[in-house]
Amino acid sequence: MSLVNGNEIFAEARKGHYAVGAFNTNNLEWTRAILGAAQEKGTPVLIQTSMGAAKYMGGYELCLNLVQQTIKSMNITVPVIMHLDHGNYEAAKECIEVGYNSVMFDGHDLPFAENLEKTKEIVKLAHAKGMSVEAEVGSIGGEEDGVIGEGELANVEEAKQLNATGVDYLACGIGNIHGQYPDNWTGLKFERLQELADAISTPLVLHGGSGIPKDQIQKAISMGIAKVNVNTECQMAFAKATRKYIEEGHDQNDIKGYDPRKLLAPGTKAIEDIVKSRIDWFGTPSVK
Ligand SMILES: O=C(O)C[C@@H](O)[C@H](O)C(=O)COP(=O)(O)O
Ligand SMILES: [Zn+2]
Repeated sequence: MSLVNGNEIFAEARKGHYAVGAFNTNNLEWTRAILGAAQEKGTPVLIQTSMGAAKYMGGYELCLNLVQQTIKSMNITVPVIMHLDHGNYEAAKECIEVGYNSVMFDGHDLPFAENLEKTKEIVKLAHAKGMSVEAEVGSIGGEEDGVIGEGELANVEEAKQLNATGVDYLACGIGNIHGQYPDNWTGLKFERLQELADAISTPLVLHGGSGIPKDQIQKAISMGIAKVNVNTECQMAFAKATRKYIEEGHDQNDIKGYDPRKLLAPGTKAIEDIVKSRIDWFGTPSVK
């Protein structure tokens, strides 16, 4: 199965009251772990690059080629969506040019009228090339590529206007936060999610998936969330497993202490385990 856009996959997910995971990749090992986990589960998966991660990896074209070639080398047969996560206007246009399957135009930090205008333009450009578009209404709390979101709740009227631009999925602020959740976090705001779900039939997206308790994620999915973004939990699992491996005391002169293929293996497995576990949480059905 080659790369596909997200339209049908997320529309089916919303209808079927399950979600498809959206996992950020940061390098080859991450890419292999995400794709391997989805293949083992037999489920579609969305693999995404933030602007910062794509820059770190060498650019959008390299990232797209990396995912395409890894799909080939691993004989991946499940549907895979290549997505730009939290793109600004320029990044979204570049990824459309390069040939991603899906782009998020994140205009939450712009005046709403400008966010709306630019979203319409991105939708036109992306749809002309058969690509999906995600927009964001209400900022997601926490920091993302240097932009700090206050975590405000999505305004239903603004959500309806953004939805009317023809976006294929809509990220909503419902008290979710990027990164680790503070101890005083009061949970997802389900009343607002219900208002949004009643007003909009477009698949809804939950950002900041790491750290939200399983029951809250599953409740949100039952109410209309069809895409759940996860990154921090994979990063923390990778770091913990790698540190454990190193602390086991593999001597610097011992191949286990310096061969990167050995050094990166435990962390890569840890990412794969997180992705498989979240696929189970999201109830993503196997397509095999
Ligand atoms: O951290 C990134 O670069 C990507 C995230 O913003 C992603 O869009 C997301 O929402 C995952 O959040 P997390 O699980 O809280 O890291
Ligand atoms: Zn996000």
